Amino acid sequence: MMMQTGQAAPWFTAPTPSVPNFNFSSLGGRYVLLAFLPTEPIARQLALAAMQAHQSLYDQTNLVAFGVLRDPVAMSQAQDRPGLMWFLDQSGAVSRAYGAVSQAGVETPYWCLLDPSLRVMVAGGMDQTEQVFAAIRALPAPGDHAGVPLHAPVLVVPRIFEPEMCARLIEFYERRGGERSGTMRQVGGKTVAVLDDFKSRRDATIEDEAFRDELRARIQTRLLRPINRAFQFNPTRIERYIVACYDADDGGGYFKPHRDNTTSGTAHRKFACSINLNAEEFEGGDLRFPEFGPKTYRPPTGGAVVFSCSLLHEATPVTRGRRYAFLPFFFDEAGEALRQKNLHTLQFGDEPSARAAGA
Ligand SMILES: O=C(O)CCC(=O)C(=O)O
Ligand SMILES: [Fe+2]
Repeated sequence: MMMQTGQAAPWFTAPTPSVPNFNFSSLGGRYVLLAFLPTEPIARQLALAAMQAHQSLYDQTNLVAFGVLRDPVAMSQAQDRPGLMWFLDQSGAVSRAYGAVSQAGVETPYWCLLDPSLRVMVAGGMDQTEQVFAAIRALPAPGDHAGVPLHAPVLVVPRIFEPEMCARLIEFYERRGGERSGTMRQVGGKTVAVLDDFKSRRDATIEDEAFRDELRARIQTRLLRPINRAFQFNPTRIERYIVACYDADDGGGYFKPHRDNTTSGTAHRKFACSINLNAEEFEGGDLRFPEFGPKTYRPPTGGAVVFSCSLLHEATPVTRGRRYAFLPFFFDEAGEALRQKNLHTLQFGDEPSARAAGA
């Protein structure tokens, strides 16, 4: 049975011809067309022709289209292009999760159009191809898909660190120097830190316990209550005491859209926190939550933005100057039990900086 309007699209990872482990959940922020194609050759050719005829609609920024292929021969001929890619679903797991193949193996080929928060907007069978593409042509900008202005469910709390503490943290970074930090990825059963162009940032880790105590005290007395009020969550543990630096002159500091808890080694993280240390001194370098439109968030100097680690978020490029931020994750005792359980899946490369500050 086809998915229905409003249902959350199941997340999965699957290979495409150009990406061995494509993470579907990172697609938020634009419309996504999934085409569950028929296996019968003539019907499939018709559907493929309809897909290709609308190629100009798949501009990547507003809409990206994926054909879901289960047939190995079709897979071997498929090639990814910008905006039009292919999920190779040899086991049929993705097609089953979306109701395009029943448990008994009966197929229901269909077009499944997802909104920028990855929920079903339009679902239509192959006999409704024209109507589906007419609906796609009439779509508003991704940020307007709800018909009303959207706000990300994030909490902004000013006055966590006083100006002197912000200056001390920047000075600490300048004295220590930062090391390039990586991104945590799941590769098979392991969580590994990867250094690539997904992120351009340097981090310095605060090891000194007395310094950590000072930072923790401020978070405890000034930030925990607002978090509890907004999210009914009581953090008891902090991961990462780092000062991060995004530098316009060093790779154009940025962090592309990601979620913070999608690997076994990071699944325990509940809330992420960004405390800006010099908000007046750089351009760009805002937080953005693509599933909730183009609006950006910029905590004031010493202030925090707190958000669920499950939300897709990005740090936009710093275009002038350097952005310094203190970036902890919060979790609780249940999270600690999960962290202990999954610890054996964490695998660090030889890169010490990735070890210090993977996100
Ligand atoms: O730069 C920020 O404020 C967010 C950083 C981030 O998303 C991360 O370290 O996971
Ligand atoms: Fe993050």
